Amino acid sequence: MSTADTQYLNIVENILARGYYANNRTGVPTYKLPHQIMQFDLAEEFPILTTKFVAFKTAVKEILWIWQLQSNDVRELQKMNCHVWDEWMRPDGTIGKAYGYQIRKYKQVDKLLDMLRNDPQNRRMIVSLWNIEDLPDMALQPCAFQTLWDVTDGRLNCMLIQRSGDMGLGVPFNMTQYAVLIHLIAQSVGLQPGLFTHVINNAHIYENHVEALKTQLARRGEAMDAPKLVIAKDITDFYAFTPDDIALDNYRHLGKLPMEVAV
Ligand SMILES: Nc1nc(=O)c2c([nH]1)NC[C@@H]1CN(c3ccc(C(=O)N[C@@H](CCC(=O)O)C(=O)O)cc3)CN21
Ligand SMILES: O=c1ccn([C@H]2C[C@H](O)[C@@H](COP(=O)(O)O)O2)c(=O)[nH]1
Repeated sequence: MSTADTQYLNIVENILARGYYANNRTGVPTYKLPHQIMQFDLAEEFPILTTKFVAFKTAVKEILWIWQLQSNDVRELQKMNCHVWDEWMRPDGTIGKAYGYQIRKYKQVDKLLDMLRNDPQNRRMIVSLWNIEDLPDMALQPCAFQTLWDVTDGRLNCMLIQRSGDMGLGVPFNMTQYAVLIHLIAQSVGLQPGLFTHVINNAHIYENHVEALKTQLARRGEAMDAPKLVIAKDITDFYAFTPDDIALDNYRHLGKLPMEVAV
């Protein structure tokens, strides 16, 4: 059985049992717990939920939009038939100086790839989307805003810091898409994927997601083995991967659980 389901559903169960009820910016109240952590050994398992269907290709397109295209233009994402950012699009078609904009602005991915290849024991390998000066100019301030990278024993390890995690919609995407990202970066620099540690500062469940997540909890006993991630083997240029080069082998799951996104 997939440990992604176990770790994720343990957090969901804890929030439902002991979460603090509070309102927030969106007006849809949440149950929340601070400092929730998941950790996956990517050599052992690809983390994706099986207790519900996760839109894998959509999640992959979003992470490539941010890290590879380094774009803030929602229309680029729409061209790939991905609509998860539609609600935050400004009249100019962008999300302002958020996400991909901050990677491009400082060539953060190029610098990361260069350090991983040429100075892997560097302890300053951080990609941060949190730019204090530009925060007022973002349609949404980045949630999964920082990654810290480490190379140990030929393995690429990554810690993702997420300030705010929507357990129903955002987190299932984030855990899977950052796992894909680590695999892609590892393959690009000739390392094996290692630990992926996912830290969520404010882990919350929107009130209108509670029923769907209870349904998912009830499926726990039927969780299945994780699928295998299959990436085109010949590609070592991070910028050359396309969504078609990234697939899941044998993704079995227990079906969709639609939830409404709080804007
Ligand atoms: N409240 C909130 N939660 C989020 O997770 C979130 C935001 N806002 N704002 C920015 C992005 C947009 N995100 C989203 C938005 C929608 C889905 C969503 O509707 N997912 C569906 C499938 C979508 C599809 O198939 O294309 C799902 O069932 O997971 C997921 C992530 C994540 N982020
Ligand atoms: O990658 C993402 C992006 C967004 N979210 C969620 C977390 C919150 O529910 C909202 C953002 O609202 P804030 O008031 O700015 O925290 O979006 C996510 O989980 N993952």
